[in-house]
This record gives sequence, C-alpha cells and structure tokens, in this order.
Amino acid sequence: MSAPRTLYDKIFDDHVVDRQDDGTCLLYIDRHLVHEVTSPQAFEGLRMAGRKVRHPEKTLAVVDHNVPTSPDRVNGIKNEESRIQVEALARNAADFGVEYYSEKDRRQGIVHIIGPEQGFTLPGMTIVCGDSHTSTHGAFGALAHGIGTSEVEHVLATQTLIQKKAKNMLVRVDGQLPEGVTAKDIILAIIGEIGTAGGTGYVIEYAGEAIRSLSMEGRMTVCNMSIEGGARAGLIAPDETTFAYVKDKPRAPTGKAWDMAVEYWKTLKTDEGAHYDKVVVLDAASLPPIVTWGSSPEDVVSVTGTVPDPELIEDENKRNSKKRALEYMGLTAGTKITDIAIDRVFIGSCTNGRIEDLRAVAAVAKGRQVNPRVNAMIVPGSGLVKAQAEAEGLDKIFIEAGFDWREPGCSMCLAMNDDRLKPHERCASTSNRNFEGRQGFKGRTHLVSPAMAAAAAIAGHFVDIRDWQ
Ligand SMILES: CC(C)[C@H](C(=O)O)[C@@H](O)C(=O)O
Ligand code: SF4
Repeated sequence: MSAPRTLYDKIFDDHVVDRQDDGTCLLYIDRHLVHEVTSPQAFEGLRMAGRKVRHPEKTLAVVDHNVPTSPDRVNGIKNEESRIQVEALARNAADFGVEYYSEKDRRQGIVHIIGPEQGFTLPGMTIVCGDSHTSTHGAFGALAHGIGTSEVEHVLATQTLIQKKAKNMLVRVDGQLPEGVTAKDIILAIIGEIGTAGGTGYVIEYAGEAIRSLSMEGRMTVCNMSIEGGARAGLIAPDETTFAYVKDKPRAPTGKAWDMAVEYWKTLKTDEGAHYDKVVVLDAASLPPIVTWGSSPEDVVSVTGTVPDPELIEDENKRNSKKRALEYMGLTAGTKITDIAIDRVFIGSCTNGRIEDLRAVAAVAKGRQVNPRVNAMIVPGSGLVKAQAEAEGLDKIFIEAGFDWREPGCSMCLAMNDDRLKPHERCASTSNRNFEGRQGFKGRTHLVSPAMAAAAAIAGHFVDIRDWQ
C-alpha cells in the first residue's frame, strides 16, 4: 500500500509531467487566469518568439486592478497609464485567442472572484495567475498560487510550470465561531499566530469544524490571505458545500462528466496518518472580531483590546519596526481600539467582495446611517456579484444608508486606480494588505471583516459588532 498522502501531495502528484533528481518538477497547469498588470510583457515575449498560447481555452483574461469603479468608465478610462494596460490586455487577448472580460462585460470583476463564479475554478485543479492572491482558489481544493510575469509567459506558451514541492502545514480550527465572528477573523487570527513568515515554504491545508462550517465565500476569504501568512498556497478539501457551489456554474461539467468529476473530487482529502511538517491549532469559540493596528497583517488585536506597546517587545529590530508602524498609523500605545475614529471605509476586494460579504454589510447598514464624517464605499467583486446584490435589493439599503455603491474592480484595495486614501486618512478596510501606502500615499489601513467595516462606517469609529447583533 502506498504511504498516506495529504491533499496537497495528491494534487501535486497528479500533475507532475516530469521530475528531476533534485526534486524540480514540471507541473501541468489546468487553468490560467490573466489580468492586465502582470501579463503585458508575457504576451510581448510570445510575440517576439513567434509563439502561440498553448491552450487558449484553459486561459481566461479580465481587467480588474486598473479599472475605475465609477459608472462613467464605460466612456473610457481617463488615467493614461491605466488605459494603456487595459487596452494592452484587450489587444493581447484578441491576438492570442484568449477569452476576455472587458470593463463593459457584466462578468467582469476581480480575477479571483470571476474564476469561481464561472466554474473556471474546479476542485483538484492546478490554477495559476500572475497575482499573489491566486491562493483564493484553494478554497475549492485546487492547488492555486501566484506566479511571476516570466512564469506567466511560460504557462501561456507551454501550459506547464517549473515547481519544487513545498512542505505541508495543517491549520486546524476546531469548534464553532461565535456570532459576529467571521472567516476574516479566522484568517487574521491565524496570521497573528504564525506571523507573516510563518507559512514560508509551506502549502497550508485548513481543516477542522470551523472551516468545514464555512460557506464557499468564507473559505475563499481564508485561503485568500494564505499569502499574507507567507504560504505558497492554501487548500480546503472539497465537500458537499463545494459541489453545491460549483454545480451549474457556466463552465462546470454537466451530465455524466459531472458525476465522474464528483467521484474524483471526493477522493481529494488527506489520508488518515498523512504527515504534516507543521501543525497549528486554533479554537474558533475563543476568537473575537479582529482589527489590525499596524502596517502588517500580523499586527492583529481584538476589537475589545488596546493598541499594543512596542516598548514591551524584547527583540530590538522588531521593537523598532513596530514603533515605526505605530508612528505611521498615527496611533498611541494603550488607546482602546473602539476609540479609534475613522475617515473612510472600503468594502470590497478579492478577500471580501462577494455576495455573502455584501449581505453581512446590508444586515448592519439596514435602517442606519453612515456617520457624516465618514466616506464609505462598497465595491462589488464582480458584475455578477453586483447584479445579485441589486436583485436582492441590497443596493437600496446601501444607498439609503449613505454608502457609495460602485462598479466592480480591485478599487481601493491597492489604489492603482482613482480610488485611494489621502495622506493620513484612516480607513476600515475589508481587503487583505495594510502596508504603508497600500491604499494611497500615507494612507492608514485597518483590516477588518465586512460587518465590522459597516459598523465602523455608521459609528465613525471601531465598534464591537457583537454588541450590535
Ligand atoms: C498587481 C498584482 C501583481 C498584485 C499581487 O500579486 O498581489 C496585487 O493584486 C496585490 O494585491 O498586491
Ligand atoms: S482585490 Fe486587491 S488583493 Fe485582490 S487581486 Fe485586486 S489588488 Fe490584489
């Protein structure tokens, strides 16, 4: 009998085309997602070499990072740099025969949201994209990770990727989440626990009762931020929740092919006794809603807590870096998190821009008003998320409450477009990164869950969402 294997081992093994003695492998890639930021040189490389895209039907291109989120974007993109990137992708997709969703297509959206929506992302697949948050697709039990632009070119040309196997890490979240605590709080707590380098060299498998209980949206939120924990990818074994989500998606298999696929997908779980190189265990019942206070996703604190004191950190380098983070954030140690006033709210991104996130926001916003000092925007992750939200009447709740309801895109997650913080503006954000300048020059980002962001928009400062239920 063969040795017990992890889910990661199985998907990896199933895709090895060639293995060298030093462990370098050539992996077959099932799906390639392409966006406008990391693909121009890759297509240019193909053009110069006179090569074609090996499998256009396994490739899907979309614009997301640079697109404006204002309704007048259909009249053209004013920012020249953005327009050039967007036009380049449109041309490259046409020249190389790759399916492409432009900003005018209702299926357009953030690359990691449209893949699952279209059934382009399926369990057991290898999925790559020139984007670090490709880990999102691991929620389906797919081996999905970001690649660099030269690798994008390699995958376009050959449908394969050179890879060395990573180590296996298990993150088990036992028990049930308390009311008001979400998938976002789980992943922020995990990153707080392992640190931003904790997952370096690993692929993380998330398991345990709390993970099993999550919807696909919640699982995507968790896997999305694997990269913030340093891991190459994050995975969750597919189950009935996964199959129910995938069924009837435009590109999902149908009929007999569906039955065969499900049969295979059911084998995609870690064998009893398989070896993990590292195991981390968390108790969901003890998790609070989390707010980041610094400029790294590991700078987490409970909403009931205070801004920590860097002077208490023994390691000098770490102490200095956290002191600098506090200074950048304009905060003083000891301040209660609920006393921190905010100027802006950003609800969206590939972490929390899906329908369930918007429903959570609507539940908080209904019948309430955004604080007059706060500018709060809601950016659906895709055109389909937007249409669904509008079909449910969520847009009316948002607009009546004073939120700005936008068109889909990456938006203020990274400020590569018109949506950005002004210097020193403080933002409660549902995105995944809080680096210096991430949401705009000198902007200050606090990462939170959608419900926490909505509550902060209304109160004008952070509040414990559990007191609002
Ligand atoms: C622009 C892109 C390369 C980048 C990434 O890889 O993650 C972006 O999506 C981000 O979130 O910072
Ligand atoms: S939403 Fe943010 S994290 Fe996601 S792909 Fe866009 S820029 Fe990157």
